[in-house]
Amino acid sequence: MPFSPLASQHCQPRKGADHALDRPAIDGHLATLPGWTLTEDGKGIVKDFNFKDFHHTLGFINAVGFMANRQDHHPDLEAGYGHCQLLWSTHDVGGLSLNDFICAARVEALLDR
Ligand SMILES: C[C@H](O)[C@H](O)[C@H]1CNC2=NC(N)=NC(=O)C2=N1
Repeated sequence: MPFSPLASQHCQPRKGADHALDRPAIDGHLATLPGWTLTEDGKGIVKDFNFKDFHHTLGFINAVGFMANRQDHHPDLEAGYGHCQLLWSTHDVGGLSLNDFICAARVEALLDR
């Protein structure tokens, strides 16, 4: 599946409420990211990923971590033996910024084949 053009963008320092995306922008970006949903409080986006065992789960987490450090934008992670939930939210903005969607798209690109 071709991935979102967001995946070729780079995170920028985004601080302050001016960088918070409004609902139409959020919905527009979500439409390009299969499986990603808005959190109940509307301040984050989440997706669950399943893997066949711990090694594959940890490999995914390491790949996401490498990308996140390169982008200087970091997810919340919850993981178990064969699954990992990622949550993107921009703390410096108090909600969703473009950085969250860039990183979600970059995660999809990691898994693309
Ligand atoms: C100084 C540094 O760029 C900031 O603290 C970055 C680091 N990673 C971050 N990650 C996330 N998810 N939100 C942020 O606001 C954020 N800020």
